[in-house]
Amino acid sequence: MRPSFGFFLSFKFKISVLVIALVLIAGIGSGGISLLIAESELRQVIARQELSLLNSAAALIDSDLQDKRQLLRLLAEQFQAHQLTLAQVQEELETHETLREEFFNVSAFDASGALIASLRDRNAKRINIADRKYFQETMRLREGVVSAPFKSVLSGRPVVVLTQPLRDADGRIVCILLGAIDLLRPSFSAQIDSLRSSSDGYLFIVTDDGVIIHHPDRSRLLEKTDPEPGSVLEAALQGGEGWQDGILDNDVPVLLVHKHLREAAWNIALSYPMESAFAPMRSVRWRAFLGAALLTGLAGIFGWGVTKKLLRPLRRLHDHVEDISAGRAGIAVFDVDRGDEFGHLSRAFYALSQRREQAEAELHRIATTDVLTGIHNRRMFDDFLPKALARAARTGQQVGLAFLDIDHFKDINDTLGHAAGDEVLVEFARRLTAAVRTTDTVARLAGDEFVIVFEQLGSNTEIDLLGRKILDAMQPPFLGGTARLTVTASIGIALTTSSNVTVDEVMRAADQALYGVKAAGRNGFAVNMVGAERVLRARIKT
Ligand SMILES: Nc1nc2c(ncn2[C@@H]2O[C@H](COP(=O)(O)OP(=O)(O)OP(=O)(O)O)[C@@H](O)[C@H]2O)c(=O)[nH]1
Repeated sequence: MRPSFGFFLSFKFKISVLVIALVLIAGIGSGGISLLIAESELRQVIARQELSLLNSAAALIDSDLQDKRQLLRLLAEQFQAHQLTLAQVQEELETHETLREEFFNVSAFDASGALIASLRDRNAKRINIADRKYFQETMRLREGVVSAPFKSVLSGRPVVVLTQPLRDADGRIVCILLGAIDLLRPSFSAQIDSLRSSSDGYLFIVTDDGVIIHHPDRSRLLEKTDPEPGSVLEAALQGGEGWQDGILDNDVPVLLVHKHLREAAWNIALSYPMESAFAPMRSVRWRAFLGAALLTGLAGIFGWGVTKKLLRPLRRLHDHVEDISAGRAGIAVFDVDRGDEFGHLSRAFYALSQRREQAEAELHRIATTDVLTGIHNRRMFDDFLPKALARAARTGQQVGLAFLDIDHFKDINDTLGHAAGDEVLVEFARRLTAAVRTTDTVARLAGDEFVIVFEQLGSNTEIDLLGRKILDAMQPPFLGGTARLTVTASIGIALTTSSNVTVDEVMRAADQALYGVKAAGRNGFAVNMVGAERVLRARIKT
């Protein structure tokens, strides 16, 4: 028994799988591309949103630094206008309350870098900052600068200082004012932190040199970062504004948005974890997956239904083949009027079946025809007689079987040769066929032995007429080579109407009758009723 894989091997199953696969590929493909586009769009939207936030923060800090520098400038101008001596600077600083609000401390140093005044502590340690870069830069440029972040010697806190030179009437720098910003509590801290409303991500400020000025983790202030080449931090330190995807802090993938400040060599940056940025995409992805699964299921059902419908003609074709095999239908059922492939296939089957039927008919004809005479042969007779008897039994009509044997045929062969004998046999068959009705069946059994099956006989006398007619037909001379021959035949006829009679009984009766004619001197016929003890009639031609 074949294993029952039929369902999986079926065309319907394969087509359905194909439809599902195509829908799945199309779904995943278009869904995947859509998601990629959506992710890219979302990244742009988030980045732009965060950048606008940074712009606000940068504007705040720039404005704060500008205000502070302006304040120092005004102070310096005021000192110059009042032509204050260095000894008066401490007193004068202490009169300006706004300085305490704007700066963590304001101090003054003479042209040699020595401390001459400190707003927070007038008794502060007398330090000298001549070797500090911001001091030297201010002296060189003769204008205020923003220092690199450093740890203050006076306060011990991380600070950034703004400088402002103070000139005498001759334009010589006599003093430098320093406004310190406490990086632990910068004035802009509260403002920019409030801008960062979301709990995800954080803002930080880093100098162009990579030193952290502002960071939610205060312990990282003044830390010198060392960005790897190509990293997001390196991109942020290169100035300008923009955004990059990359890794920051403990291998966390982030979207880093950054902007350079106008008032200082600082970069403000916002680190936004990708995980949070694409949280909405996760639910979209899940829904897209569910949608694709649903679509695939529906496509499978649809594919199955459509394939089943499309293959219905093939099913019908299969049924036709089975019907024809079982004899329930003829090959004409293949001759359908369809213009599609199934129609072509069915008509091709029809043409093939027609050719096969013709070939079979030809084979049957060859198998049932006597090669020499062209009439039926023994095979045909053996097949035909039982059927004729069965038909007669059904209809109740009389059936007759005649055995014919040419008289002394051996002599013809012996005297004129086998070929002449053949000529006689062919002519004998021709005359025999012409003498009987088309409903009667003539066959050659072997040698010079012939049979006739008479069906639908009207009366007993009709068979007498037929017997005479056959003998008369042989009357004209035959040609055997060049010789003209007189050929006679002996005919034994069996008659029956009984439905119980067997083929053997009929043959025996015909044979008996023939034997009787031969015994009576040949060239005649005898009729024998099947089952009768003796031959009924014998007519010898004279
Ligand atoms: N020419 C020819 N002769 C055949 C063929 N088949 C058989 N024969 C010969 O036909 C002859 C038949 O002779 P029989 O019927 O036995 O004898 P007969 O001479 O007819 O004598 P009776 O039948 O008693 O009158 C034999 O000599 C066979 O060799 C054939 O196809 N062609």
